[in-house]
Amino acid sequence: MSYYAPDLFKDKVALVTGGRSGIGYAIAETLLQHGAKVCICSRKEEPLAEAARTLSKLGTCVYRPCDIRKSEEVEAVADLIQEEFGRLDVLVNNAGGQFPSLARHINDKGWNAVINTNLNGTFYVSRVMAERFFIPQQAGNIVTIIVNMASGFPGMAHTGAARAGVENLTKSIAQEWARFNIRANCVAPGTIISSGLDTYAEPVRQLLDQLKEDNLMQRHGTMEEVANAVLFLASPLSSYTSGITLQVDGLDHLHANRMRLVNLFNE
Ligand SMILES: CCCCCCC/C=C/C(=O)SCCNC(=O)CCNC(=O)[C@H](O)C(C)(C)COP(=O)(O)OP(=O)(O)OC[C@H]1O[C@@H](n2cnc3c(N)ncnc32)[C@H](O)[C@@H]1OP(=O)(O)O
Ligand SMILES: NC(=O)C1=CN([C@@H]2O[C@H](COP(=O)(O)OP(=O)(O)OC[C@H]3O[C@@H](n4cnc5c(N)ncnc54)[C@H](OP(=O)(O)O)[C@@H]3O)[C@@H](O)[C@H]2O)C=CC1
Repeated sequence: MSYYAPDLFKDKVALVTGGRSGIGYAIAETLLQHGAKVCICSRKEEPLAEAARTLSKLGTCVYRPCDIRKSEEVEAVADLIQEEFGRLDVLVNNAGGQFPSLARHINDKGWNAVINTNLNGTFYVSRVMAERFFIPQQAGNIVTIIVNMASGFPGMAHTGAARAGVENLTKSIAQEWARFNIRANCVAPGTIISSGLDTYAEPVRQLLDQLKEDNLMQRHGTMEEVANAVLFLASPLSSYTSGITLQVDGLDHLHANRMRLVNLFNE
């Protein structure tokens, strides 16, 4: 059941990066359920194709494998969107990730992998889609998924740094591109039950249970709650809102036990 009008995105085209799994899949599903045509991209072709096949039961969904760290692959996604739809209305920068580690144990390669994915990749996709579609159309909407890193992110310093960069990038492009009728906003989820969390082993799994107990709403968030926030920011319901970050974290940005993160690897 949805509180939004079923035709909210009728005749609109959306790109969801990382749309093959977890939160990205839920966002793609929700956009389709509200009338959008959707393109999803991610690195792993087989699960990406499978996700697109399933999503196609809800409406038009196309896919193209793409590593967002490679701008030529991002251009190829834009080519597909041009061929299939001739326009793009909404970009959801959802692809991202990291690995838990104390900052001093992150080597150069690991640091660069996370910065390249979350900061550079997000920039490449935003720039390419703005140049190819939003600026010529004089209309566009960018929603970027970051993380709750308002007080730093001990245990994941690389992603905290990258996402803080993305949040600031969003404020800059929101101002530069307002004249083209482009809005840009972020959604900062707290801990969300998703396929992403399944990638974590102990001691992070135990930490996740503790974070749930610490949360003032006494629970983790759902993918649907993140998708609903994206829907709001991607739609005309938020037409006078740009350059903001919407926290979807059950208050974790105001109240979170940082000591648990600092002590994660029990030195
Ligand atoms: C601590 C708080 C917990 C609360 C968390 C709640 C909030 C956030 C939740 C989420 O975001 S859930 C979503 C999570 N999903 C993912 O993170 C999946 C995507 N992640 C990745 O794909 C990788 O982590 C990546 C590094 C971002 C991808 O880059 P790439 O495919 O290029 O990586 P690799 O070739 O695998 O690795 C490159 C390099 O990175 C270092 N490294 C990778 N994994 C680890 C690890 N587990 N531990 C330590 N170091 C790691 C390493 O240097 C790798 O190079 P090699 O050593 O393999 O040569
Ligand atoms: N779950 C949570 O608690 C939270 C998640 N987030 C963020 O939400 C987003 C989605 O996470 P979630 O659904 O939980 O986790 P998933 O691991 O399921 O999703 C990550 C997605 O990003 C894709 N991806 C990763 N790297 C790249 C890349 N270089 N190029 C293209 N696609 C890529 C993956 O596909 P493939 O492997 O095929 O490339 C996958 O579909 C991420 O940015 C995550 O950090 C933020 C806060 C909390």
